[in-house]
Parts: sequence; C-alpha cells; structure tokens
Amino acid sequence: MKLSIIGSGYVGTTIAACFADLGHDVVNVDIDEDVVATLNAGQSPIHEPGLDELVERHAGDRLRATTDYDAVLDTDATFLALSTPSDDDGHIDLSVMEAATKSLGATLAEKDGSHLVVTKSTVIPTTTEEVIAPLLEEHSGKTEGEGFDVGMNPEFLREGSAVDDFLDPDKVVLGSRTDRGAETLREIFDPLLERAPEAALVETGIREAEMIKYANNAFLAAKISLANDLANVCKEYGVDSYEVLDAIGLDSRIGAEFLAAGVGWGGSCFPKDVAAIVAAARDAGYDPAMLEAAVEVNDRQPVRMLDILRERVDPDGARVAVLGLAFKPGTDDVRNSRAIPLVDALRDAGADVVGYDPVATANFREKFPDIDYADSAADALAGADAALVVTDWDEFAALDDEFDAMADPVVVDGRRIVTRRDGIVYESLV
Ligand SMILES: NC(=O)C1=CN([C@@H]2O[C@H](COP(=O)(O)OP(=O)(O)OC[C@H]3O[C@@H](n4cnc5c(N)ncnc54)[C@H](O)[C@@H]3O)[C@@H](O)[C@H]2O)C=CC1
Ligand SMILES: O=C(O)[C@H]1O[C@H](OP(=O)(O)OP(=O)(O)OC[C@H]2O[C@@H](n3ccc(=O)[nH]c3=O)[C@H](O)[C@@H]2O)[C@H](O)[C@@H](O)[C@@H]1O
Repeated sequence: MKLSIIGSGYVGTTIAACFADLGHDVVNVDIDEDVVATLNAGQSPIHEPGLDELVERHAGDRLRATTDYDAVLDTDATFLALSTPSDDDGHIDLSVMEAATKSLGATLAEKDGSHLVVTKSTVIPTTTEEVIAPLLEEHSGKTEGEGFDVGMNPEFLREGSAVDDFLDPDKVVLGSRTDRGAETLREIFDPLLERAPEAALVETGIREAEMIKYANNAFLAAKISLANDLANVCKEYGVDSYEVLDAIGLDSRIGAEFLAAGVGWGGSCFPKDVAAIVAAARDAGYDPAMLEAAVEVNDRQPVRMLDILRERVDPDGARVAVLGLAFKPGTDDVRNSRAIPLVDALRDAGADVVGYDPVATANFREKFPDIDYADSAADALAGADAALVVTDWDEFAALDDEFDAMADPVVVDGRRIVTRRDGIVYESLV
C-alpha cells in the first residue's frame, strides 16, 4: 500500500522505515528540511539500533521524505506521528498535532477517492474523534466516514529498541469506527502480523485505542513506583529488595519485567503521559489516586538518594560525581532524566558537580552548561568526595579500581549495579 507519515521523529522515522521493509511504499512529510535531506540521503535522522540499515536499504526506493504535504495525495493512508508534549500543568499540548492536521486537511481537499487518517501519536481519549476529525472536515470540506475515515493505532516501541519493538510487537492495536477504516488498517498491518505471528491483534474503538496507550504507560510507570515503594520498605528493615522483587516477579501474575527498583522513571513519555492522563481524569472530575501516588513515589526517589548521601558527606563544597545522565542506558536522550533533579538539588546544596555519561553528555550540557563534565567514569571519580550512580549503563557495573582514586570513596547506587567491594563506602538507594 501507499502510506504517508506526517512527522519524522523517533516514531515517524521508525515506522516509515519498518513499513517500507514490510513492502509498503512510504513517504515521510516533515517541516524540518534537515530531517528530510538526511532521510533522502539514506540516513536516519535519529539514532536507533538497526534503523540506519533499514533507511539505507529502502531510501530512494520504497522510502522517501519531503516537506511538501501534496505527497499525501498519492497515498492511501496517513499516519500522524507528531509530538504531543505536556503543557505547564501537565495537560496534553495539541498545538503541533492541530497545525499538522490543518495542513493535512487542506491537502486532502484535493484528494480524489477516500483516505484513512490514523493517529499514531499518544493522545487523550476523544482527541481523534473530537479534535482531529472535525479539523480534517473543516479544512478538507469533506465529511468523516464519507470522504475520509479516521483511525487510531497507538505505538508501544521503546527508545533504544524501537525497530525490534515495532517489528516484533506483543500486540497491535487498531482503533476504528467505520468498516472501511478497519479494513484499511488491517490491510496496512497484515504484512507485520504475518512477519510476527505471535503478536496479538486488538481491534477496538478509537477512544479505547487512545486509552490503551495511556493505560499501558501508566501501568508500567506505576509498576516501577510500586517496586520502588516496596524496595524503600525493604531498606527500612534491612531486607534485600532485589531478592524480594526477583522472587515476586516469578509469579506469572506479577511478571519479572519493570521491577528494577531505583531512582525511578524518566524519559520523554512516562512522565508526560502519566501527567496528561492524571490531568484529563481530574478535568473529568475523577482523582486517579494510584497514578498520583506513582508520581509522588517517583519524585521522592532522587530526594531519598540525596538524603542517603547527606548521611555520609555534606554536599556543600563537596565534589560529587554523577554517573549517568541519560534517562536510561542505550540512549543519549536526557529528557526527564533522573539526573536532572539530582544535579539541581546538588547545586542548590553547594556541591561541585562533575557529570559523566557514555553518550548523553552533549545533551545534558545544553541543560546544565555550568557543571563540570568528565570524559570517562574514571576521570569523574578521580578526586571526588562522593559518587551517585543514576543510569544503569553496563560500564558502571564494571567499575572497580577507579573508585580508589576518589578523595572519599562514598558511592550511592541509584540502580543497584555497582559491585560492592572493600575500600568503598557503598550505599544502595534501595
Ligand atoms: N519517542 C518514543 O519512544 C515514543 C513516542 N510516542 C508518541 O509518538 C508521538 C511522536 O513522538 P516522537 O516521534 O518522539 O516525536 P518527535 O518530536 O521525535 O518527532 C516529531 C516530528 O514532527 C515534526 N513536525 C512538527 N510539526 C510538524 C508539522 N506541522 N508537519 C510535519 N512535521 C512536523 C518535527 O519536525 C519532528 O521531526 C508522541 O505523541 C509520543 O508520545 C509513542 C511511543 C514511543
Ligand atoms: O510511550 C513511549 O514513548 C514509550 O515509553 C516507554 O519506553 P521508554 O520511555 O523508551 O523507556 P523504558 O525502557 O520504558 O524506560 C522508562 C524509564 O523507566 C525506568 N525503568 C524501567 C524499568 C524498570 O524496571 N525500572 C525503571 O526504573 C528507566 O530507567 C527509564 O527511566 C515504554 O516502555 C514504551 O512501551 C512506550 O512506547
């Protein structure tokens, strides 16, 4: 089939390259000329394992990019893969989605025959039906269900394993409200379901599809917060939280994944999506107590980490190494990284901070241009009065002699990865 993808960021680029690999003809439409030029040169504008190979393989053939919305006219369906950030009070900010939807609507005015518009972005239930469809109607002059259909297909890929997650999903969720929309969606996803026969197919309504995405992220974030809450209790009683969490994970009703306790969840999605669904629930008159608690526990973990540090070292005037600046290993993304509240609090307390990350230093420097940065964990540790381990990069698990160069070998481990040994004062957050 012929597909157009509006937005070529993490999600748009990944799904475009993967759809091309599945045999579809794909065009990416993005307002960023650099992104478009990079894709057309056969390179991925974002760093994801396996994505460069797919883009290189299909660019100029089944995959191309343009800034011109008219490219949509020659396609059967369009995916909206645009950012949906939080505004200041946690609500979803739809301004980027709305701008792109207006451009798409104006373009579809020229389209002969029907078209399917699929929301790929994470949006609050009712957005596709009550914001996107009306905007498309207004700007195309067509009627939903006649001139075009709308659908919703949430995305569950993770940064760092985006291609594998998309091509080998646990489930594919297709939301629609017309038979024609449902059929076109199935046709688009048939090659994926053939390649990944284990994947469950969930065909549902549009607002259910929208909510499944939030429920998925909120559940995972809350699962980590519950693990952290339990781990904090374990610590009070001198109980090894990892032994406890590993054991409960063996119960198939609980499951072993997303039980890694520590300094908490960050990234571009969990914080914004939990905030958005909490804000939407409150707007509707419901207080989602469990989700609010999940956020509270998450916000507390960095504070607890500093409290543990303070029991050993006064941060005022101390040189503190922060190991790990990315929100998780395998990425240079620092959005909502747990290192951000930690570095803020350390600086407020008068500490002299030195940060190190294998790949995320440049992005972190944009937020904190005034702290020191080291080129290696060893350099960060040399002469430091304390070290905080914030991201679970493998290389931090291998640290050993490097701790001997610290002025005061106090290590507060926020991810339970440092190997305890004689000669260091080891404190685990959980
Ligand atoms: N990043 C992730 O791992 C995941 C993200 N999501 C959701 O997918 C959506 C997209 O997220 P990302 O790909 O991370 O966003 P992103 O910010 O990486 O990419 C958005 C792209 O849209 C382009 N754009 C902005 N305005 C435009 C317009 N008017 N017309 C055409 N292009 C325009 C930008 O230049 C940018 O390349 C969000 O709703 C997010 O919550 C869902 C699952 C995973
Ligand atoms: O909506 C999204 O954008 C995506 O959000 C997450 O993916 P991502 O943010 O890339 O990363 P995760 O691997 O889920 O990690 C999120 C955060 O949780 C933390 N985490 C994860 C697992 C765990 O056991 N403990 C824990 O603290 C990580 O360190 C990280 O800060 C979801 O896992 C994806 O399914 C979803 O599509």
